Amino acid sequence: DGSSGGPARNRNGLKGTFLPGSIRNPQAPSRHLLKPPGAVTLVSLSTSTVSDQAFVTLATNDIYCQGALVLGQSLRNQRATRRLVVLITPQVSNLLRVILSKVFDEVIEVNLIDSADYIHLAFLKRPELGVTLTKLHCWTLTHYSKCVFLDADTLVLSNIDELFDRTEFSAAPDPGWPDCFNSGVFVFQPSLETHGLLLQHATDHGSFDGADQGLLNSFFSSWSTADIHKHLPFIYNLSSNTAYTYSPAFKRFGSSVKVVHFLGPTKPWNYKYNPQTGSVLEEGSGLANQHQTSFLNLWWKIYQHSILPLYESFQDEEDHASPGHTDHLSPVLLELTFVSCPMATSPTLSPEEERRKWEEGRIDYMGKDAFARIQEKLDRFLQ
Ligand SMILES: O=c1ccn([C@@H]2O[C@H](COP(=O)(O)OP(=O)(O)O[C@H]3O[C@H](CO)[C@@H](O)[C@H](O)[C@H]3O)[C@@H](O)[C@H]2O)c(=O)[nH]1
Ligand SMILES: [Mn+2]
Repeated sequence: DGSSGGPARNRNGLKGTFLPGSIRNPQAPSRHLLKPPGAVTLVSLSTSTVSDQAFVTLATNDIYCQGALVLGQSLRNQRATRRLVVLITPQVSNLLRVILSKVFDEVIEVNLIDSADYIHLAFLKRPELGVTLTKLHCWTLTHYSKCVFLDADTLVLSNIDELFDRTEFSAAPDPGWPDCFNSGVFVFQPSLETHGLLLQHATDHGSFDGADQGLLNSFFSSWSTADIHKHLPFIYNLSSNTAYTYSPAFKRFGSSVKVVHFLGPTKPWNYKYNPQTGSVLEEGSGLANQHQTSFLNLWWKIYQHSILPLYESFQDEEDHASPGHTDHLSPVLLELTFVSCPMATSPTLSPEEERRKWEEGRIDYMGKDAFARIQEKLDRFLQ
């Protein structure tokens, strides 16, 4: 239990900001276990899991939550035997917290603003590293002995439990600069000491790419030379859009790919998808190659068959709930659900403009984004 001397256990599954008292005293108990609004009581979804190891992802907004949901579901489909954890920030809506809790064992809110002083300081000095510092929060999950981090824009195609045989810090080469690792998939060992050192590094040196990958590469700088076991094979982090740059290799090894990573500016949820054909639409999206297309189609298949129904069943529950029961869930949150649906796009705005508008919270609640309109489109989509 939480009194066993270690850092706070995240018993209620939420607000697990495992804050140390200071860097020098990393074993201090948590001083921050408030239940946030909309906290979800979680049930453990897995029975035969190794409970002290976890797959971890991160979603700082409702859009990236769509990716996290598909990733979590893909891990379940491949019978992952470790716990599934998603780190979220306060921006994530109550609705998405509930939906996430249907796929993940733990939904843990982390908040830079009211974090321990040294995090706060690093944040203030380097505000541009916001999302980066949030990713580093995964080292605070000290109720796990070892974890595998996966970006929310990754998709697991076969069981990857063997990654837990690796040690910190293991990652696959970055396709753009193979002497650097890509920070979308990595094996790490939670430790408040390491976390503190990483933040210190961020404060002192920043990041050469302004984000976590640059920071982690300069922190774990011996990765490319010290120990070949820490080089994960490329099949654990295949960037979907570079599969074709060395197509003979893809022909030879592509079928053994285990994790696809949709890195870059265009994510699967930015594409339009036709559920009748089971294929993303190519118009204007600049699709590069057929491998990429088939990975995108796999992503959407999971989204359509396993994630959308979670929203529907949630709405059914809402319909039967007694009045007042769902006070904390405004209709706005229901609308937000469908932001990444292919049909919720405006005829006048480009997908990029549309997305930016949503992400900035500029939502046309009374007009084209009204829930009734989206529901109408959804009905057509599901007919
Ligand atoms: O607004 C955001 C942005 C990112 N993330 C999370 O951070 C991850 C990294 O961002 P992503 O958009 O996936 O970046 P990539 O396109 O993959 O670009 C590369 O560069 C990033 C910054 O260095 C690294 O984090 C990635 O691992 C690396 O592949 C995402 O998957 C999410 O888990 C959010 O939750 N919200
Ligand atoms: Mn990514």
